[in-house]
Amino acid sequence: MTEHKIINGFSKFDRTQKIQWLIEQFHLDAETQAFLDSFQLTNQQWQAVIADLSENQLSNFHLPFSVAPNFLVDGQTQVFPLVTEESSVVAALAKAAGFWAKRGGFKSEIIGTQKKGQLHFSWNGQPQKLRKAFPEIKQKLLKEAEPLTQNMEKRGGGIRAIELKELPEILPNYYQLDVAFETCDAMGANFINSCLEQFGRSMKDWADTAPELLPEEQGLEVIMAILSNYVPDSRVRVWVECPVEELADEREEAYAFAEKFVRAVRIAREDVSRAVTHNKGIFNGIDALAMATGNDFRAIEAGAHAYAAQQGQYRGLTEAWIDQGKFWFQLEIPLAVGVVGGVTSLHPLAKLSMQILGNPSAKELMAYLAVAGLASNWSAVRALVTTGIQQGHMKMHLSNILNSFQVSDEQKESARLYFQDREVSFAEVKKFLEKHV
Ligand SMILES: CC(C)(COP(=O)([O-])OP(=O)([O-])OC[C@H]1O[C@@H](n2cnc3c(N)ncnc32)[C@H](O)[C@@H]1OP(=O)([O-])[O-])[C@@H](O)C(=O)NCCC(=O)NCCSC(=O)C[C@@](C)(O)CC(=O)[O-]
Ligand SMILES: NC(=O)C1=CN([C@@H]2O[C@H](COP(=O)(O)OP(=O)(O)OC[C@H]3O[C@@H](n4cnc5c(N)ncnc54)[C@H](O)[C@@H]3O)[C@@H](O)[C@H]2O)C=CC1
Repeated sequence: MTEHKIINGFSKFDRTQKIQWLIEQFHLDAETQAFLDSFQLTNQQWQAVIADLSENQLSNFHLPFSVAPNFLVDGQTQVFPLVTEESSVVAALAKAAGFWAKRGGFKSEIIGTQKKGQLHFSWNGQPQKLRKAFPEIKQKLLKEAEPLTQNMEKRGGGIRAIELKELPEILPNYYQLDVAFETCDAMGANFINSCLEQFGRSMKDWADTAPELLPEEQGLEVIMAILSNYVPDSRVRVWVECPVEELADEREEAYAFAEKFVRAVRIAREDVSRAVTHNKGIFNGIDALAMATGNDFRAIEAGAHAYAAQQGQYRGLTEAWIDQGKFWFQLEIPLAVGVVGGVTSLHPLAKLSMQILGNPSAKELMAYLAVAGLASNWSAVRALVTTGIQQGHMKMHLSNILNSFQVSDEQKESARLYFQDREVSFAEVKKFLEKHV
């Protein structure tokens, strides 16, 4: 391992100084500066926007910006913009979209859009005094947060409920304000956090000045004020359905496939090891669309994984069943996403993604994200219960393997032809290239 010195004030260096420091510390090639420069955008305006998204920026880390056409969602055709580093994800989404567009497409239902945040605090007083005063405190909280909430209220959002929770079983003198928010077209993190921090100030003020409190009960410690990424009340359900016969050319084959698919989904509901991989396949689609639209995929993942474990066992998030000759496949998932704010309208490609999606509302984007999750899960499970995952995945992965060797376009093309009907593996590609180069 390379030993390097602890450095103070690194953040104050300019970009060139940071790169020079890195080159010295890791004995990197002198060309590293030029290498990093080559990934910077030539458009200065866009480069400045990208650089400012994060800190200590040295260069840009590129991922493909792709699209999958033919998504029919609630009767409207959509093209999904996607950003992913994994081969076969986009192909899987495109294949699922085309398949279901011929069978009625994807349907969606928004179950709720409420988000939550918490003020965590300690107060050393008689709980019944706080309980008794709480209706009045609530009015104070709402009034003092008014400068923050008035614009959101004009949009139809704001604070929906404030609940006081006494939780001595977690910590002595520990309380929470559990707050429900409506944040309209924003994911809402900043709005929620600002309201909660104001609530913290208002609660402290109450504890410092309430006449009913004894001197030893005065004062209150705010532990933290933050939104929760667990958003079960901001939830969407999406599904596909069709007569079982339409799943394959032959009736018998269609039933055999549908039943096997249902069994595979059932295994993911019941078995944790399988559930995690199954849900990873769902997030192949969701994360790719979330990234393309500049949404916070860590927030989405954290919330949905917690939801997958809400019954005390981590489960697969999709369900499939056959009922009276019809095949059903659905995903119900919590999502807190935005079409304004954050990076959504800042990143030039996220802006383009929104345009491609027809500038959706946050509710529409919730549906699209869930559709992307259901679609990627459909293709993955379909491949698993039929050909196996390697056939399609490795077919798409062939380019990556070829790119890891120094081969010409001509050699790549002949490799593609050769492997069209052969199993792809790193060893086989290497063998082919050794023979044909
Ligand atoms: C990979 C396919 C789609 C091939 O499937 P195929 O039948 O060989 O594809 P095809 O060449 O016959 O083309 C059919 C359609 O697929 C799409 N398609 C096909 N190729 C491309 C391409 N190059 N670029 C863009 N789109 C493509 C496209 O829509 C195309 O229609 P067209 O555009 O020609 O009208 C299929 O085998 C598949 O869906 N496999 C599943 C792939 C997958 O899920 N990959 C994710 C990585 S594995 C993983 O992370 C998750 C997992 C599997 O562990 C989760 C789990 O366990 O549940
Ligand atoms: N735990 C978490 O998930 C945390 C996430 N974040 C980050 O916060 C960002 C998202 O926060 P936001 O508050 O959504 O972004 P934001 O603060 O950039 O934009 C939202 C604001 O836009 C305004 N707005 C304009 N038109 C609106 C409309 N039609 N509907 C709603 N609001 C409208 C409102 O003032 C609203 O508060 C993401 O980048 C996320 O990564 C930040 C802290 C914690």
